Amino acid sequence: MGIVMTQDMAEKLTAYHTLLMEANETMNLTRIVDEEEAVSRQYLDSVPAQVLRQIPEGARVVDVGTGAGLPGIPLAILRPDVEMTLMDALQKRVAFLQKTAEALELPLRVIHIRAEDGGRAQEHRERYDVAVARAVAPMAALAEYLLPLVKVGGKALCYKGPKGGQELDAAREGIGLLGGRAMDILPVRDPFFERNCSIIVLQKNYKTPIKYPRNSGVIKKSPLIASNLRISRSK
Ligand SMILES: C[S@@+](CC[C@H](N)C(=O)[O-])C[C@H]1O[C@@H](n2cnc3c(N)ncnc32)[C@H](O)[C@@H]1O
Repeated sequence: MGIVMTQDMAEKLTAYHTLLMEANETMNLTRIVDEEEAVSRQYLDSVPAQVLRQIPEGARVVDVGTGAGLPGIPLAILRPDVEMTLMDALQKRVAFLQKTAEALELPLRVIHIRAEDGGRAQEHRERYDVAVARAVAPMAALAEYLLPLVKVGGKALCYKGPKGGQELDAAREGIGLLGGRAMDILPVRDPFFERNCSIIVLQKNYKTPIKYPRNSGVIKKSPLIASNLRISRSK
């Protein structure tokens, strides 16, 4: 899907930047305050064509660990056809996002919840066509946060840095246990740091077994990576 940036979209992105910088004076939402750096490292990085193409028309999308609204707010601005939900574990960020959504007249939902609690809640489990996350967790933990939220036939788009492929290799088996499969590693260029990053696309092929997601402490302490799975099988 090709996107034409309309004047309304450009104005909304500018207004988002202004609101973020204002709130940041009291709230510590982002370390990136230079406008040019924010546009390149935050806003454009949130909406690469590789991601926009992966999101079907009218999809229900959830941005997990959205923080100050990335990538969810730029995505919602550039893709007004999608039904966007933003989730974050931190209440102060959620309050900022709710005000921002109202000010920009973006019809999105903002929810204060941990991803793993959302993944167990009937209203969120297997309810989304696409889950996205940027800078939230290593691949295995991220898969356990995202895949339970995705419908069978849907996908998770994981924004990853230069080591995405390595993280994925360790997490492949765990992704299978969650009902998913790695479909693609889409290369994206980070122009600010001049490095090659990736969007890892996970396809959800089967329902996630009810025992996943596990609780937060277990996901962090014992992520579904190959070495941990070998240990648990040998016990
Ligand atoms: C480093 S920030 C990244 C924020 C944003 N995605 C970005 O790219 O700038 C990580 C965010 O994920 C949230 N987070 C971490 N673990 C989470 C979880 N299990 N459920 C929901 N939010 C989580 C944190 O509260 C924080 O806002």
